[in-house]
Amino acid sequence: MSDASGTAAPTELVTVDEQLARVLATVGPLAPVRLPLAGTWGLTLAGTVTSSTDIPVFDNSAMDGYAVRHADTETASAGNPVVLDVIADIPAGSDHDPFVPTGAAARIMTGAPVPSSTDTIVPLEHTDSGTVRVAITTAPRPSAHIRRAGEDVRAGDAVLEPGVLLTPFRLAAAAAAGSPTLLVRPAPRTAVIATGSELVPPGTPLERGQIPDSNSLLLASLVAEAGGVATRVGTVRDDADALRAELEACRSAGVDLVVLSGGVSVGAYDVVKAVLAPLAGVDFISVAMQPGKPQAFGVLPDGTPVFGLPGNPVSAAVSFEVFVRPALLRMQGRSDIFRPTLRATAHEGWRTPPGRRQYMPVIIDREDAALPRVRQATRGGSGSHLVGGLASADGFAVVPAEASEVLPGDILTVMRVRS
Ligand SMILES: Nc1nc2c(c(=O)[nH]1)N[C@H]1C(S)=C(S)[C@@H](COP(=O)(O)OP(=O)(O)OC[C@H]3O[C@@H](n4cnc5c(N)ncnc54)[C@H](O)[C@@H]3O)O[C@H]1N2
Ligand code: MOO
Repeated sequence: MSDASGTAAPTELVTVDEQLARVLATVGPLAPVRLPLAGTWGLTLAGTVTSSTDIPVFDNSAMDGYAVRHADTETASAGNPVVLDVIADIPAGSDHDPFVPTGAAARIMTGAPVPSSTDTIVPLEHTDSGTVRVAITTAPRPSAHIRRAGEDVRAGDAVLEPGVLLTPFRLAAAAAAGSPTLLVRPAPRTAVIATGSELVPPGTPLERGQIPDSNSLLLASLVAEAGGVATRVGTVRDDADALRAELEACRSAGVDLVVLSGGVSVGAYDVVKAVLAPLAGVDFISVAMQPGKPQAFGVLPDGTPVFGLPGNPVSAAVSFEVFVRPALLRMQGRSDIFRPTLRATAHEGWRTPPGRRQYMPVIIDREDAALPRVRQATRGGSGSHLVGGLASADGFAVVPAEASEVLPGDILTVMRVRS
């Protein structure tokens, strides 16, 4: 933007919270789909899962041993065993409910239904393991080793609430509850397009002016980590027609989200700005944060949300964490869309630009301490080009916009990104 005299007008900054609110007001949950249980790991649940059965399903034995009437076994001891007739054998999966009279026992395996006529299980170790008659050498507690129907979950109870990530533990609970399918939000299909004529694939011998493209992999991996699927990943040179063609390919492929990197600033070849700024649905904004000040966000003419992240790799990483990840989780209908934070003390001091909230890549020391300690992960400070240092970052220290300096011993909020 420039004024009539041609000098740049001061750019108005929006706060991180304002920009995030704008993003979250624009993106909504994707339509839910019903999928077989086995295909839902890593997706987000869209409906409540109620149990169709008690868990455990029926009273069953917790031990390999003998089902007995407790009254028969009260006097048992090593010196004076109680001897019972073994009148049945019940493996797991058996539908048999033998009548066990006084003075008798049924051999039973772990998980098998307890005969209705018995009330106690004696583990094998407290017997002589007999198969015709069994000597019981330890008196059991009444009701010992019986896992009761419904003691974990009652039929009709909710076992999973909408909005949760489907982890292995939650899938096990859904399976035990008898759900053959789950209503889930699909993984957002996301295009990741890094722009820049200087970019070459990692490992390519570099000519003057060229650098390896690290943002494609960074952003595609972050998309996957956030539950999305990067269906188109690649680079385009700083050429408006090439970017338009790539966006058209995204439209034909029906992606749910487009994430661009680079070309959002004020440079002469800032291709994202050249292509998207004329669109009514996309805004180019300066956010009061460091790194990550120049941002583009909005919707493409077909309604697909689009992010234009700054090209500097640390800026791209921070911008993803602050804006794109919450958006991807919102698209999945996730109830908790933010990274966990912790409080930590600064081991060293550093400078921070007043008026911008700083996200400093940090290493967290002594995380198990009451107050962990953080130090800068990127040698040389918060430079948004210091991608090498990102490798050791455990998170980002969030320094308030009002601060101009972090002093050793200051207490900071840290966004935890690596676990
Ligand atoms: N005159 C001004 N110049 C700049 C300003 C400004 O306000 N006025 N803002 C600076 C800030 S802050 C940032 S952040 C960058 C953002 O620029 P762009 O989004 O236009 O990004 P590029 O210019 O394309 O690239 C910046 C930097 O990052 C490298 N890069 C880009 N893509 C990748 C990639 N895929 N992998 C690895 N590295 C990448 C690129 O080579 C540049 O070095 O603008 C400042 N300038
Ligand atoms: O806003 Mo830029 O992302 O600081 O380098």
